[in-house]
This record gives sequence, C-alpha cells and structure tokens, in this order.
Amino acid sequence: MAESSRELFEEAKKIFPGGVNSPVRAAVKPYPFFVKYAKGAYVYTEEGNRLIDYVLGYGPLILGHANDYVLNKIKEGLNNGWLFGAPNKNEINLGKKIISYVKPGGKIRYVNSGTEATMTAIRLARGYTNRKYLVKFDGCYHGSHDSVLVQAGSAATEFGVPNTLGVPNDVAKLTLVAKYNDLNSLENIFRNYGDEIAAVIVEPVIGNMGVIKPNKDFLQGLRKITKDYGSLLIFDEVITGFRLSMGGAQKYFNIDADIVTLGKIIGGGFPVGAVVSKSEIMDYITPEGKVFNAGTFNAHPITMIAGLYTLEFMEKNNVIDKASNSAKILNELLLDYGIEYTINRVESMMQIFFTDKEINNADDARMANKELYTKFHESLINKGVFIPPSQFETMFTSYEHNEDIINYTAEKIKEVIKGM
Ligand SMILES: Cc1ncc(COP(=O)(O)O)c(C=O)c1O
Ligand SMILES: NCC(=O)CCC(=O)O
Repeated sequence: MAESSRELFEEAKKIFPGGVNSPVRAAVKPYPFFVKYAKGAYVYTEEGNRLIDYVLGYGPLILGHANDYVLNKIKEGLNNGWLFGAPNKNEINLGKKIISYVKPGGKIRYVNSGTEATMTAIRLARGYTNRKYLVKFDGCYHGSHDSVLVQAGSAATEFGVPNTLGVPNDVAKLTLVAKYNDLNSLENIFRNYGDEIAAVIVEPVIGNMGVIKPNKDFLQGLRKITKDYGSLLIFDEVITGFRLSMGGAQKYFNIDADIVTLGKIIGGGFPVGAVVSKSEIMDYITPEGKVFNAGTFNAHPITMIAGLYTLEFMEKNNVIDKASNSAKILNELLLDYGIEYTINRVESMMQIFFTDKEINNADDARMANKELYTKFHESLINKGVFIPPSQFETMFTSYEHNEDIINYTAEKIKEVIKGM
C-alpha cells in the first residue's frame, strides 16, 4: 500500500480526475500532501510533517481543527444515530440561533453546500419575482452550479475556466456580469434589463479572487439600485457569515440584503448550506410554496450538532475577535518587515498579491503575479506553513492561531519573500 503523499497521489490519479475531488486541491505542487490528521492550528501529513494551516478547510474551521468542545458533542450525538429522514430538535436550536443573528431572520432552509444554497436562493428569487435574469460580479464565486459559473472566481479562474464547458449558452446568457466596486457597470445593466432582473448576487467581501474589499458606498449603491428596480439583493455570505461578525457582512457593513446564503462555519466543518430570508419570501419554498427544494441530507443531524456547538463556542469565547486579531497582527508584522506587496485583509480573511498596485476588482487580481504566488505558496509549505495554493482564494485565521504561531508564520513569510 502506498505510504507517501507522492505515492498516494499516483494512486489517486488512477481513480479521480486530476487525482482529487475538488480542483483547488490539485493546485498544491508538485503534488498535494495527504493529510493524516489535524488538530488546532495544524494539519499533519502522511509523512508526519506539521503545517500551520491558513486554509482551514477553505473557511469553515474558525475554531481550528477538531475543537474538543464540538468533538465531544458530536461523539455524544453519534450514539443517537446519524440520519433520521424526519425532523430533529437540534435543527430548531441551530436555526433559531442563526436567525437571531442573521437579518432579516424570518425563516431558514438548510441544504448541504454553499453551492446548493446559492442555487436555491436564485431559484427562490426567480420564483418570488417572476423574473428571469440574474446579475453577478466578475470574479465572485458562488459554487459550482450552472447559473453562477459565469466569470467565476476561485478554482474556475485558477484553472482557466471562469466560463465552464457544459453550460449551454441559453442558460449562461441569463446571467449578466457587472464589475465589482463599479456601480456604473451595474447601472448600465439595470438600464437595459432592469424590470427583468430577479436578483443581484454578491460576495459582500470577495473571498474568491484573493480578498477584495467593497469600496465605501458600493454595497449601499447595490442596495439602492436593486430596491429601485424591485430586484432582490442576495448576499452570498458562505464565507463572510459568522466570520466578519456574528451577523456576517450585513451587520459589519450595516446593509440589509433580501436573501442571505450561508455555509461553511454554520456546519462546523460538516457539509452545509442555508438560505435565510423574511418569511414572506421563504414561504415560497416547498412544501409551503411552489419553489422546489429537497434533500436527503438537509439538516443532517450531525451537521446540526457541529454547527450548533460551533456557534455556541463562538459566543462564549470571543472567537471572531481572536481570529481577526491574529490576522491583523500578521498583516502588521509583514508591513513592519517592509514587505511591499499588496495585502488585502478584512478581519480574519487575508491575501497577499504579488503586485504593488491596489486590488479592487477581478481585473486587478488577474494582473497580480500568479506565478510568484505559486512559488511563494510552495516555499511556505517547505517551511511548515500552508496557505491556499491559489492566488484566487483566501487565507483564514482561527481561534487557535495564537501569537507564537503568528510570529513564526511572519518570520517564515519574510524568509521566503527575501529569497524570491
Ligand atoms: C462565497 C461562496 N459561495 C459559495 C461557495 C460554494 O460553497 P460549497 O463549496 O460549499 O459548495 C463558496 C465556496 O466554495 C463560496 O466561497
Ligand atoms: N473558495 C472556494 C472554496 O472554498 C471551494 C473549495 C473547493 O471547492 O474545494
């Protein structure tokens, strides 16, 4: 049996396209390391190497890996069985908690991924408004379903398929693309298609083109234009939900969306997605209404436990502030070292771009030196630090990233950059 990551990857390539089950994992060069286990701020490879983890499962693990409090709750829960095909109390407990934080907080529907959440939210918006067009922004990533794989960021950009093969043009043309941080581009679209636009979907902070912050007034402008035309505003908070604040980006920027999609953190590291909106809109979803959604694994009992106790741990332990503060210190240390590359950070989301220009939209991000980033990533792995293998992803910090870990990381980043 294969032992090393290199050998395991050879095995994997025989049975998985590209050797992986999600493309970004194959961006780790020369081959992905295989993880044996993970705890706290660290992942441990098959070879026994310890890496400080700034990928954190691509965002869900704001508590770090295998948090003991959550772990014990999951173990207890497993004793009661793990799939019922019938309701279970924990889905109410978690749902009430989420709704108490996330505006407009009327009702929630759980699904199993961020992809399903945005797919359902878009269908809901179309069903509710009886309109057909969707507007998204260049570089935003909302998962891997047809209507959002148009000028998509994340792995779709990393692997050169922002517009994927397999989506018929008849479908793709219902998705109109505006430029992030550019209200004029949005106004132009609305002038032409305004009364046929069901919704605008946006990552309030882009986390799938590296990190890109909204300019002052951008999100407010979005809110105003959608309201003026009677379109719904969907905040895709799959990354930002329970990360920028317990109320997500809505609370952080003081903007109210019409529909919010969640994922990642609310499942505590188990597969999850959710749609939240006011009851009047949510009641369009089956079985109350006629917008279809269903799922064998919706509100999975173990996910509900992991999510519930993750949020409870966050409430009691000041997790968001701790994670944010770690990223802030890392950012400041790098600036103190005179590192001249562009660092974008919002709370515990951060990315380094190899350019001296500001990064305010997807075009800017595509102009940064991707090859240098790849080299940077590879060198950091060799020094025991795992950041995302793609420029078009986000580094995350967690509750477990203490000052020693941050100082160590900053030193290693400095060494790597000096050597480049
Ligand atoms: C903003 C955003 N929306 C949607 C998704 C899709 O989520 P998932 O990978 O769980 O399908 C992601 C992440 O991958 C995301 O970052
Ligand atoms: N930022 C994009 C993701 O988090 C997705 C991870 C994956 O598709 O493996």
